[in-house]
Amino acid sequence: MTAMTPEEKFELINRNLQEVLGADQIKQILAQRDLNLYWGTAPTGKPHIGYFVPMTKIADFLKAGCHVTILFANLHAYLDNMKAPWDQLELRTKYYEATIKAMLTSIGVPLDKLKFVVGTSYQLSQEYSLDVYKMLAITTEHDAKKAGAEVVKQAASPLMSALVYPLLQALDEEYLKVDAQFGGVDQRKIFTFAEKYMPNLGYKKRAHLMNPMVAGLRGSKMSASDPDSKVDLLDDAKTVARKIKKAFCEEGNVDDNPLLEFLKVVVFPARSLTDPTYKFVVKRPEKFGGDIVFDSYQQIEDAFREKKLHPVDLKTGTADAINALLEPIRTTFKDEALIQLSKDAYGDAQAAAKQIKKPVQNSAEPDVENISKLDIRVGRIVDIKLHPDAESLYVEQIDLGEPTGPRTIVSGLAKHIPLSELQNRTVLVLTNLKPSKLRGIESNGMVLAASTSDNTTVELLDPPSEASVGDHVSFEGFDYAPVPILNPKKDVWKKCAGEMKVDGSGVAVFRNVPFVVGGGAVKARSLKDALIG
Ligand SMILES: N[C@@H](Cc1ccc(O)cc1)C(=O)O
Repeated sequence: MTAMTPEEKFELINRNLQEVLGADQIKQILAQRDLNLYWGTAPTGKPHIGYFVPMTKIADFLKAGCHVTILFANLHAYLDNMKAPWDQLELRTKYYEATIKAMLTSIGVPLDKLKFVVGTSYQLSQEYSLDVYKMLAITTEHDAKKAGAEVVKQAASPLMSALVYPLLQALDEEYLKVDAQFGGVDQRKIFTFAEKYMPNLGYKKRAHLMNPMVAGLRGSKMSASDPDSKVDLLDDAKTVARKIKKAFCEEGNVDDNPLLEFLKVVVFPARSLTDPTYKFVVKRPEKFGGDIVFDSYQQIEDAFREKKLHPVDLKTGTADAINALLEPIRTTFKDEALIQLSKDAYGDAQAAAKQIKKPVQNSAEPDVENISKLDIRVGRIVDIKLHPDAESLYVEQIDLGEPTGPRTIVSGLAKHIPLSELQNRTVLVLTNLKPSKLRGIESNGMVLAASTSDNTTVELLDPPSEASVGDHVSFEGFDYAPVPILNPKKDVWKKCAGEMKVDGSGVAVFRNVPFVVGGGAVKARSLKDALIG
């Protein structure tokens, strides 16, 4: 094999990434030597197939000559609201190590080229601890909170551990002696935090590489509470096929298609690294025209856009490709010792962790006004359908700007507003209601609407045009301090809604204080003096 030029290396390092900070810095290093970088993962919940995205990039990095370290950030798993309890850290770390290695092997990555490091092996040293204190001495609470906002679970009044988490992640760059850190785009705020603060400690500013977050199969986020939205690494072939069958996959739509995305960022790059002649095959009986073969991802995308490849066929091919990736992992996990490890690390541990978490969360819910606890955000309805089992309900996919993708939300609007009026509409969503099932479909929030007291006319509340997706509503004179999930027993939403209305000029208010987002007021289209709910 001929050696790659620095430019070719950069191109491979960069492909399929969503964003790179410090590209010039990387290019300069590549002109002289190979790049050192690391990817960290906190051993919390069980890894799912979304993890193939960073794994595929790790394969690219190695191919480009990079020295890659994988960090099992066990201390971070604990600092993040004790997602892994202290006495489970070791087991979870072992479980992660086994799964991550199985995934890498499955896509043909040679493990002996990688360096594996466990966080606490150096993060408890005197030197590191002293650096943590130095970091604490120069970091503002504001910056620490902001840095962790998308990664670490933060209550209204965040735990100290949640604030320290990003500081340690920044320091890891120095202690792992890297030029760059790689992670999902959800890590972006921690990365920019590191770029800002590391030089203040006298350390180098590192480059940062970010992969896109893959959407869940329903075009919504990969959520642990909706098992069908994600494929588990140990799902059997039939389950994979069933989940893929249900995936969001609209004929001709190549912009919003979780299956194409997975083929693009995982299947093709991973397969073709080890097998340059890899082809994507859609098995079809002779009477429907026989197998279809694609040499590149682009061919699949083009065929799908031109409606020459039908969703049913794309699903069959993708399910087969995913099963091929998972088969070696299933085989590895038939091992008795690994089955036991999985039970020990996640069996009773999850129940135990919940018990530990409870008091922490309660004490983190301070005595603030109910209105401050609400998290109302601007969202856009990217997909909407009638509920299959209820004629008064719609099932929407609402983009709230979350890195995990759109959320599924069920609303009782079908008798009031035609579906066509809602597609692509920007709306306000109460995002921190406890998820609940409505006729079998889990709803992860509530779209806010105004109505006349007899409920004959219902209109959505409209955010002002200045507001963007993801922005939150605030109320002057009240803090914005949302709790992660509103306590259903306390009826927080109902109590607030009782004091909300659309006033005589059509503006949504809470006790006469307008709802403000993006610098403008929230309004109903035509209703005045109406209720909000
Ligand atoms: N923040 C990463 C884990 C991580 C922890 C420490 C690091 O140094 C790097 C990465 C995650 O969300 O999983």
